[in-house]
Amino acid sequence: MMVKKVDHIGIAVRSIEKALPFYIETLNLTLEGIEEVSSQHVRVAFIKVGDTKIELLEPTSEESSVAKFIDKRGEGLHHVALAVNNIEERLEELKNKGIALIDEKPRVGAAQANIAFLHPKSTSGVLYEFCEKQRGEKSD
Ligand SMILES: C[C@@H](C(=O)O)C(=O)SCCNC(=O)CCNC(=O)[C@H](O)C(C)(C)COP(=O)(O)OP(=O)(O)OC[C@H]1O[C@@H](n2cnc3c(N)ncnc32)[C@H](O)[C@@H]1OP(=O)(O)O
Ligand SMILES: [Co+2]
Repeated sequence: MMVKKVDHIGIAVRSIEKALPFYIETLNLTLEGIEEVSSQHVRVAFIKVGDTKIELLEPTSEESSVAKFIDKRGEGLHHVALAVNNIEERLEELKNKGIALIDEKPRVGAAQANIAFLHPKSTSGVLYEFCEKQRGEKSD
């Protein structure tokens, strides 16, 4: 099992526009880009922090798991994304070790990365995302 780094930390927000000034103006961090990921019903903003990122997640519909999260728990820390290679093999390994997977097969996430989530009931309450960048894209 090879986890390379924390790719990003996901934070659920009601509004990217309202949340961004803290990161950009107050902390002086750099916005890498904003993108809609329709398969997950979210709009995301990536902010560079050293060699990892913060991902602000704004729900785009009530179907979004982020909308449900905010309704139940309010805004805040939502998931930790770990960068891996060969994501399908990593998921198979985890499954064989008895970890509950939300996604048995990877789906397409931001920047066309392959992503899959592990169920928080198997990880002491943390929602983990595995993500594998498209070949050729730099991993920071
Ligand atoms: C764009 C992309 C990218 O980076 O490229 C993304 O990140 S997309 C990021 C947004 N997409 C996702 O999160 C997709 C994966 N997430 C999901 O499928 C869902 O949110 C689940 C994690 C399965 C939860 O959905 P479910 O309908 O079961 O909600 P629920 O409220 O009944 O929660 C079931 C149990 O999980 C816990 N739970 C729910 N959300 C949690 C979270 N973010 N962190 C830790 N625990 C969480 C609840 O407290 C509850 O625990 P108890 O049972 O103990 O009360
Ligand atoms: Co994410």
